[in-house]
Amino acid sequence: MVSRTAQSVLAIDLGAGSGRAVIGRLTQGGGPDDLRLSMEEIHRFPNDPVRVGKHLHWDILRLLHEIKQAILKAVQLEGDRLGSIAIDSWAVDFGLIGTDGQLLGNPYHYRDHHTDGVMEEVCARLGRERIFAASGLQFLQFNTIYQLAALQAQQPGLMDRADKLLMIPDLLRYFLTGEMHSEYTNASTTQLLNPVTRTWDAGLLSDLGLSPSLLLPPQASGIRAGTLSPEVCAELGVPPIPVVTVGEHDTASAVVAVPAEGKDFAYLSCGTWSLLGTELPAPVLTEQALTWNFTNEGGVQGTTRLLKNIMGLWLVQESRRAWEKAGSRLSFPQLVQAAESAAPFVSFIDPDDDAFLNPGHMPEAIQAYCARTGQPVPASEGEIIRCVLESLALKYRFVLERTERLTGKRFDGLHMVGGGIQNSLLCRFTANALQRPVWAGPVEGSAIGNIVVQYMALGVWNTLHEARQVIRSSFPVRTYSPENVDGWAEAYERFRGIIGE
Ligand SMILES: C[C@H](O)[C@H](O)[C@@H](O)C(=O)CO
Repeated sequence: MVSRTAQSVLAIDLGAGSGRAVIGRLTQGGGPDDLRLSMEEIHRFPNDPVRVGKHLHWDILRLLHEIKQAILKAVQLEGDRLGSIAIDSWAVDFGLIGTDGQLLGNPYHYRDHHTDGVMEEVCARLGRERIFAASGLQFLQFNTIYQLAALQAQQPGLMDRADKLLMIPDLLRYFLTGEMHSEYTNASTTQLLNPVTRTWDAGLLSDLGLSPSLLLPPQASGIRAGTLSPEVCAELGVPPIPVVTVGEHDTASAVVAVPAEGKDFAYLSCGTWSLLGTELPAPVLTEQALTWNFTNEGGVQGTTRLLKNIMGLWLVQESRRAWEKAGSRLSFPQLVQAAESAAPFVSFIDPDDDAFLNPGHMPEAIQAYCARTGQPVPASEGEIIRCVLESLALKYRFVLERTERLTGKRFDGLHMVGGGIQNSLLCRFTANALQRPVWAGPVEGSAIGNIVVQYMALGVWNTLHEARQVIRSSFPVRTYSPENVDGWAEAYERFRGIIGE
């Protein structure tokens, strides 16, 4: 029998652009309680959505194939040391399962336009106050609730045949184990789950005409949710490794990995999306939280993630994709370099303007925003990326200050985790805009949070506090201190004027 700390775990972390498989291991440091966490990426793969006619879908079977390749590699590397497997991914999207246990079609991508106008219709019917009181969630058109309402209206036959709804990690885990379970943190992103009772809101479901039997009871993270099925074991030639639930909403796992010391801290999970907020023992369901469109997503160990979605590096990713189509070959680091040498504080955008959710051509959408707000229109790649990064940093300040007003707390600085922290210009701009220190690290936030909760399920740690101590001593954190304070303070006033706040 391999001891708990000698076991390794396999974390599958699926982002909107790519997926990675990471082995987590524990090593004994100097003292008896001095554990060190290490991780090794063993498989990385693209997560390319597929357009079918007018609609955008996830290639879910391709993701399953890649996960199986990762399991093969992990077993080859770790043998019987491999104690468990767990999956985390982006939120809100799901697959529908028929009464025969089969998937009823490829999941929609949350940026697909089938939800255009649906949120407004549902809110007019049920009322934002009612929905917020029952769910505590921010209003975003791609929330699961509006995707289901869209399917009810556009594909009633499909909804009639749907027996169970499984969020992306639940669905992939079902394919691996044959067991259906619904994990809590991701369930909390549907806008159908009550953050106080932590169960599906029966009143909301009935008002929406959704059968409660469509949804499985939400289960906590850190529990065993099956083992690899006999079919998968036979196909891959591997043993029936346990599959456990973790913070399956990748942002929930990223928050686990924030190396904070105290209980009061502010975080920014930075990737395709930027999620900025704090960790609380209970949701904030005030009228102000509703007015400012904050969200109370479920966290690991019964915590609440009070946060706000900010459009994030999607603005840079989509700009680069547009320029690449036009033949430009600038890499992300080259784009950041060009932004660094562009003139400062020329024009700003509200990163969360609807125009940026899924425009055909992001640079043109940014230029159009600047033109319609009467600002100089950025022309070069460097000018456009600088406008984006400065605007993101200023929006981070705006959301951090509102988080403080909603909670009555004051944060000394901001923890930044996730792939986006490799953009050191963004980290610097953020410290400058906040006029407070930024502590950047770890990069692989979601994967580390996934690994940590697997070890908690193995009994290595009981509390997030204990686990975060080991994260702090295992992964580097870079501190960015504020510079050029005056320029940014004036920029912030202009920015607020432009976003109308
Ligand atoms: C829709 C986004 O995926 C979601 O709001 C965000 O929290 C996320 O999951 C980022 O990966």
